[in-house]
Parts: sequence; structure tokens; C-alpha cells
Amino acid sequence: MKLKQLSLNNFRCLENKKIEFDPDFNLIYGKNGQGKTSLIEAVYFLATGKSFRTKKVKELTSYDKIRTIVYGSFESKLSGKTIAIDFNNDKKEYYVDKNKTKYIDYVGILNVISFIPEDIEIIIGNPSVRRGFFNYEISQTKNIYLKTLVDFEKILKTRNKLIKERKTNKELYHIYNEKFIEEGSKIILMRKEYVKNISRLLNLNYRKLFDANSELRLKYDSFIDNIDKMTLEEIKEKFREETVKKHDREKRYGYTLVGPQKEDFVFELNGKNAKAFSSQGEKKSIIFSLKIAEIDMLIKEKNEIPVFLIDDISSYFDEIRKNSILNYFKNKNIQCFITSTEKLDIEGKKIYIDKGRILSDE
Ligand SMILES: Nc1ncnc2c1ncn2[C@@H]1O[C@H](COP(=O)(O)OP(=O)(O)OP(=O)(O)O)[C@@H](O)[C@H]1O
Repeated sequence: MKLKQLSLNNFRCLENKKIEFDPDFNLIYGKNGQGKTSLIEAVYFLATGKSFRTKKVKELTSYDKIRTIVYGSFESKLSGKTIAIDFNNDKKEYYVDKNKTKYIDYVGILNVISFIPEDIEIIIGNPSVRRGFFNYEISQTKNIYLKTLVDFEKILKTRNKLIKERKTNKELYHIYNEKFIEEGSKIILMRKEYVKNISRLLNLNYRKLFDANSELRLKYDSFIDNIDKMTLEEIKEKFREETVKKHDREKRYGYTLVGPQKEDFVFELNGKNAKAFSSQGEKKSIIFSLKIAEIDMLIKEKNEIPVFLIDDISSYFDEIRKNSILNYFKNKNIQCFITSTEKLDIEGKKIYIDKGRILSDE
């Protein structure tokens, strides 16, 4: 996929402008605090309706404004499309080729993968960070995952309500419990398969890019033991057993204690949990390898190459690792957006940002 053009209206500190991009490399450079990250954040927002650095999307609207519009046109394998988000006072509207579209059908049309310093949280943060991250990534490759997750969350809410109101002996509870097991098991199965595939790619990338002698694994820490070879039916059966086992405790606590909303993912470098034992540099390299593995996953599942965004490359990596990363993208046909305080010597479009003003070099 190649983002050809981006049009901004009231996005953070950036001026309202239409920008054309290079199909391969786009370097966004300038001093600190000028709006470099904001520009790639706008690309991310256009693709996902979210920000990679805040949950409060309202922060994206320029100070003193109430409405933000981002618009982009891109080319993918099959066709060219235009997409847009009109964000007005907390309400987001999504458009594909000028037609209003539901979020669930919008997300995944333009695939982006971002690599930002805060991504280190995927390793050091708590399980909810990893769940959020992998939920999003699996959704990008499988639209059905997102749909299942949305259904599952609604069911979970009702199940919690029924437990809290002590209505767990009623027929309604049993109906919801079955739905909970049904949708939850589908999520577990899709997570298991995703982890199996990405773990292999992750290891290959880490060895190729950073250390040929290391062994990197991603493990799925499910509440169901020995999940690796289980079928959907076996997962459901185990899941049901767990809900029965925990039922009394759930009634005492007043909420659900089992299910995919409680799971985790573990990175293991040379057999040791990276969260506890890996160095800062190793953690960053693990995350970068993970992001590259996601590109491979998207190609495998959707036959599309995503747009890749890298924030603050110079401060994040030393010279050797930085060059290793830049070399990786050469001749790969991946459209890349890189922000840096230095004017890196790479071929492609160079965009200079100064106090929100977006200036092209040519
Ligand atoms: N909603 C907003 N409206 C206007 N300006 C904003 C908004 N949100 C943030 N800013 C300002 O935008 C400026 C640029 O931020 P940004 O993070 O994009 O800079 P940057 O060039 O990536 O900086 P650095 O190199 O330090 O990471 C900051 O000074 C910030 O205060």
C-alpha cells in the first residue's frame, strides 16, 4: 500500500495542508517539538481512527478548534481509494470513497504499522497493554477477529451484570454463559494461531537484523493449559470446565474471573522472560522485529504490504542498529515514513517541519 496524499485540517500543531508522498521513503525532519510525530500520527489516525500516543483522541484537534478532518488517497494491490475521518466534538465519521462507513468496515482498509519509542510498553507494560496491542494486530489481519471481539465484549458486560445481580441460576445466565464460551473460544483459537505464526517470523527477523545466535519466542499465556494442539471444540470444553470451577468464586467477587480478557503474551529471549531480563537495547530490538514480523503477517494474510511509520529513529537506536534498520527497507517496496531530528542521508522525499509548517525539500 502506498499513501499518495494526505490532507490535514486542524490536526494538532500542523498547518492545514495537502501533502504528497514518495512511494518508498519519506523522511520527516526538524528540531524537537515542531510537529514531526504529529505528521505520522495523522497518517496513523487516518488508517485506524486512533492515535498511537494517546487514548484521548480529542487531543488531536488543534487548540481552540472543535473539528478535525484528515483525508488521504492511497493505492493498494487491487485499487486506489480515498478515505477520510471527520472528527467533530467526540463524534467520528468515517468515509471510504466519499461514502459514510462503519468503523468496523473502515479499519484495515489502509494498513499501517507504527514503531514509536512508547512501544517498549508492549514488553514492560501490564498484560492489558499486550492484549490491546495483539487484539489490534490480529484485527488488522483478520476482520472477523474484531467482529468476534466486539460481540464478546458485549456478552462479557452482560455476564458481569448478571453475576453482580446474583442472577446466575437463571436461564438467562446460562444462555449468556454459552455465548461467552462460544465467542471467547473463537478468540482464543485465533490468538493461538496468530502467536504460532508470528513467533516464528519474530525469531527469524531478530536473528537476521540483530543477533544471529539468539532465540526469540512469543508465548501465548492462556488461562487454558496446553492449548497448542487444541481444536475449537476442545477449547470450548476446557473453557466450560473453567467457568464451572470458578463459578462460586465469581459469585463472591461479583464479576467474571475466566476468559480471554484475562490472558497475556510473553516474549522470551534465549529462554528468559524479556520483561524481566532483557536489556533496553534488546527490548527495542525485539519490538522492531515484532513490527517487521507484522508486515510479513499482513502480506501472508491479506497479500498487502502495509505502510510503515517510524518515530524518532535517531534517539531510539545507536548508529549500527539504525543502519541495520534503514538497510532492511531498501528495495523492499515498503512505503516508509521516518521522523528524525537529523537530516538522514537516504533517498526519497524529505519533509522539513518548522513550528507546524510543512515544507518539502524539492
Ligand atoms: N492539539 C494540539 N494543538 C496544537 N498544538 C499541539 C497539540 N498537541 C500538541 N501540540 C504541540 O505540538 C508540538 C509538536 O509536537 P510533536 O510531538 O509532533 O513534535 P516533534 O517534532 O515530534 O517533537 P520531538 O522531536 O520532540 O519528538 C508540541 O510543541 C506540542 O505542544
